[in-house]
Amino acid sequence: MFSSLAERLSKSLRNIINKGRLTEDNIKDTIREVRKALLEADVTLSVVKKFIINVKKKAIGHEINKSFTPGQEFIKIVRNELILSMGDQDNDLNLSTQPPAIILIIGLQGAGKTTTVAKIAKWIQNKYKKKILITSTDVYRAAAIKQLEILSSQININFYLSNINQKPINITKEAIQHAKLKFYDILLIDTAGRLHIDEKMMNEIQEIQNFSNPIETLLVVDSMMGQDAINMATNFNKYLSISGIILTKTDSDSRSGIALSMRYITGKSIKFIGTGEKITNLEIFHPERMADKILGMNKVISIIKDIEEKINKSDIQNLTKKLKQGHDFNLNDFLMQIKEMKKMGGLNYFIDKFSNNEILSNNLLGNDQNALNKIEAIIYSMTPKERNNPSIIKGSRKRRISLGSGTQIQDINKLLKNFDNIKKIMKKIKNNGISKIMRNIKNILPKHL
Ligand SMILES: Nc1nc2c(ncn2[C@@H]2O[C@H](COP(=O)(O)OP(=O)(O)OP(=O)(O)O)[C@@H](O)[C@H]2O)c(=O)[nH]1
Repeated sequence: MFSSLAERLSKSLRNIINKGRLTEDNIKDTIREVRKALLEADVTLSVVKKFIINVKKKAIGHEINKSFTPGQEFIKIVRNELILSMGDQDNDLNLSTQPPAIILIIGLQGAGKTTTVAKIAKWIQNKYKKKILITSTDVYRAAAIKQLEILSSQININFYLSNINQKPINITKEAIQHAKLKFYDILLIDTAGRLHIDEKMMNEIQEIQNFSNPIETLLVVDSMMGQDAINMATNFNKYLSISGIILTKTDSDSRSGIALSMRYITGKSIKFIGTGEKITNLEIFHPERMADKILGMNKVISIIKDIEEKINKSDIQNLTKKLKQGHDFNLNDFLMQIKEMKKMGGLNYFIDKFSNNEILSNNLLGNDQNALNKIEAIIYSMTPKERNNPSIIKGSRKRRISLGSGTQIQDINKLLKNFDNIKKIMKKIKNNGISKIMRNIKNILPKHL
């Protein structure tokens, strides 16, 4: 259904299911998967190499907790390493200074600076209820000042109007003066887009930074730039003291590896990510969430949420209880399961995710909603006796059931053939309990669930 790194790791470790420890030998293939996946996510090669060394150090000799599979243990190690590498805590803005706290926004042309200035202003206003002023020192792009003025008025934040005949440093001086006079808490300064190789422009921004002494100098980076962004950020950091990075356009198809490389190479924290064109599309950077995105686990998280929201827990608990008391799983129980599964959209979906697909490898009757309806209809056409013991269903009864349920005889055969497999899954649930299976999966999921 989806081939996430997490899934690939589990698969490549499936053959060592009963070994107690991770060893250099049994994780060889899995390490290769990690390397491949990180490179596919556009993580810089040197970063991949260092990352792999760290993961190996932590994995080799690692004892496998009895309630986890080696795949889950390994995913936990990789996930923790990703979080650690991208900063092990969430990043907020530093605003603790004598007002006005100045935030300088810099970056290449088109990176998303102007939009981001408005987004940050809105974010600060919502979170801290501060008095905020915005200004633009972009005198090179004709419409830049107007663009920010319009955005500011849309979000109800005061704008210090500059004009293209002024020097950027003079706009900065005047805006700071104005902010002091009018007791603003925060001054956000937008700057023109520039290339790090443009010495004149880099000197200009240096002068602005030296004069304004910002508490935050945030480099806005377009995440779609890929590897080039790392070079650019390193060079900007040589000219200026950068306090953090904002990755924009993370809603695009851009690969998430840039977040890992950026932090590894520049050593700077990613403070925010832009997740769309709207003013509200700005989020504090959560290393945990990005780690999940790189691992492809965000999909798993939504599956779990779905299950938790939609599944009727008391029915499942009743069934588990019944099974534990020695009750044999029958087609009536299966019918109840089908109803739950229908809410989640597809039987194989459930079986695939929660039984590791170890037992049931074939589709039952296809994996769509339709198949579930068919199974339901077949079971409804059976007598209570047949539901308790389907092995008594012979040729003539099959024909009657097929007529009654509007299905083909081969559908009934397939269902009966697979019933044994389903019973095996239920035995697994009986031994482990559905809650334990869920817990195992949850243990490798983030705390913010
Ligand atoms: N999808 C998406 N688009 C974004 C995001 N951030 C900015 N943009 C878009 O990127 C384009 C450029 O954004 P601007 O804010 O004008 O970029 P800039 O860095 O100020 O550009 P210059 O002033 O020319 O240097 C605009 O169309 C924005 O709407 C984001 O997080 N996601």
